[in-house]
Amino acid sequence: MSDLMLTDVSRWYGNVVAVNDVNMQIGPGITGLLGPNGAGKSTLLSMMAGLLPPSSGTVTIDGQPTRGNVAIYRRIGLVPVQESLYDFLTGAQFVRLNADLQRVIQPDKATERAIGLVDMAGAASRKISTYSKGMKQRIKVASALVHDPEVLLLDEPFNGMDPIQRRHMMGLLTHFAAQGRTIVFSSHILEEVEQIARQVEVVVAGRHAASGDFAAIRRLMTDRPNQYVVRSSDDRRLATLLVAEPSVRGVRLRGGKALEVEADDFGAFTHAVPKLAQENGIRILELTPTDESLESVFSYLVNS
Ligand SMILES: Nc1ncnc2c1ncn2[C@@H]1O[C@H](COP(=O)(O)OP(=O)(O)OP(=O)(O)O)[C@@H](O)[C@H]1O
Repeated sequence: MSDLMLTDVSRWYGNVVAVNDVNMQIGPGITGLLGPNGAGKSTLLSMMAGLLPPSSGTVTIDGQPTRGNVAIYRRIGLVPVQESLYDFLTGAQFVRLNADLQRVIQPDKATERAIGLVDMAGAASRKISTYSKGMKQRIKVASALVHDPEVLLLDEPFNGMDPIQRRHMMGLLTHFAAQGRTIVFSSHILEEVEQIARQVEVVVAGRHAASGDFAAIRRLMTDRPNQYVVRSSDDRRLATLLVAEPSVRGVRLRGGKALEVEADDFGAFTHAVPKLAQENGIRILELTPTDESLESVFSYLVNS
């Protein structure tokens, strides 16, 4: 059981602040590090792994700094985002390489075990250049697991995977978490995080924007005001009806062709619109949220 702790951690590159005064405590189970591109997720993972020194603050595992600490490196496995592997090696050679680097006592046995864990025994003697994206990700995970680390850090592990590969990887991570390991993975896709993470840490523009279980993060999102475009057979009448709805904050006619509606209770609003329309003989032609993108969710979380 390992606790990963970030205390007042910042990292800058020249005058780019990649990570800005982040405090986080991460325990066993799966934690999703969620944020848009460039938010600082890779930088955070590199600092957690002890590969990159923080410009200020400390990263510890069970109270011991991760940076420059060989004993701690043995307890961490990192799956980097980079696609480029040693394509000329077989899967088994690639995993074995890390077993040797980590000075694993029985490297052959450990290599075989790690390859078995990710279900790659059948392809282990093939060159990595012949692997699919999903297989490459799995062999990277095997390499990161070869020294049996308690902490597994994965940078965008689902990138480019098809739904079957993704499900397989999610199953693996869930399995590792059930063994008591501390798993942290980064993603910019909310649904990925929702499916397997027990805990979610949201990072935006280098700042720690929100933290909690998925339900808490989701509540933050759905309780915020949402914008919608509504088109109907009678926009003017629908506007009058909507204004009286408790969930609706404001209605505007957009160029006489559609309504722009701001509502602050997603569930109530999306129930009210079809009900009102039906009761008043109005046909709804379109109901589209305009600000559903992750970025708008993040900017809301950060600014609130
Ligand atoms: N070596 C570097 N030199 C200069 N700037 C860097 C370096 N590495 C990262 N950055 C900058 O730091 C910020 C955070 O980058 P980081 O890669 O950690 O974000 P990320 O959330 O992992 O994004 P992505 O998903 O796009 O990789 C970005 O503005 C990035 O341009």
